[in-house]
Amino acid sequence: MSITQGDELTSMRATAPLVHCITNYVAMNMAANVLLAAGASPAMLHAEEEVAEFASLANALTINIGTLSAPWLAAMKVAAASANASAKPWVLDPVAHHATAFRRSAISELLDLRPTIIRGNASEIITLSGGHSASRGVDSLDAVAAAEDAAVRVAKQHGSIVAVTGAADFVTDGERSVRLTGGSPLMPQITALGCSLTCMIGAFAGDRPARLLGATVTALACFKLAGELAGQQAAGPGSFAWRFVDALASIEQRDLNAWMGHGVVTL
Ligand SMILES: Nc1ncnc2c1ncn2[C@@H]1O[C@H](COP(=O)(O)OP(=O)(O)O)[C@@H](O)[C@H]1O
Ligand SMILES: Cc1ncsc1CCOP(=O)(O)O
Ligand SMILES: [Mg+2]
Repeated sequence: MSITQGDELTSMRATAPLVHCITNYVAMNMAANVLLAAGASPAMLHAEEEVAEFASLANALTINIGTLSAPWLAAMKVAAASANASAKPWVLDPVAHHATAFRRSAISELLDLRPTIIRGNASEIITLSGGHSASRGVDSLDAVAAAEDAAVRVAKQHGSIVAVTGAADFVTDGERSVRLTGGSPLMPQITALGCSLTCMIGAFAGDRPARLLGATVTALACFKLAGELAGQQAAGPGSFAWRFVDALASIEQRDLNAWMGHGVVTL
């Protein structure tokens, strides 16, 4: 019998994978709450003195360059090398990597360390593939549909799974691809949701390191479904944020499997 996204959610909750998150100051709190609500165990650590040790004992590592500085970049490289040495999956979130020379150089060094999975918005993935975007900061100005070819190229070039998120999501390992629709228009109205999703991908990848495409789809599906549930009740972005965390905690195996029936297209 094939493993469903609902099975993966149940398995992840049973394991409560330890996810080492090197994420930005904006996202730390939201991402930790998202992981706890979903059933994982987050740890936000970024000191160069300890990241190698911690990355080797965690189930997965996530690296996000949102509030980058030189000491953080040094720690990120040490952590990624440690994850690689201990065969742990690591997820890269290239927040606004196209915005400045410092970020462009940093992302190139991190890509050289071969991330297992890359998750970004459409503008970030288009520019990772060498394309042009009008985006100047952390928010996307491009449609995911315009980033699909770029995602396939980036996946093949770096040997990574690539997830592009937005109104519709697109995930590819360079050969197989999946599109997910749904969610809520309120999702891009609150900060750090994309960053939190990157950490959530780490939770599922850490639980199922041999099924990375499926793990990535499960994380994205949980977000789309939780976004729909929260969006039905929310009065605006503020109440959407806490309702989203509640919704993630409320999703059960059968809810996710039912949602997969209408929110997902396999290409
Ligand atoms: N307009 C939208 N409609 C529905 N879901 C959305 C929309 N924009 C973003 N999302 C969802 O919000 C989450 C964060 O994605 P995104 O906004 O692309 O990340 P980032 O914050 O890195 O730009 C994903 O689950 C994505 O599917
Ligand atoms: C606003 C901001 N500035 C630097 S990092 C950051 C958070 C970006 O979060 P997300 O990409 O998930 O919206
Ligand atoms: Mg982002």
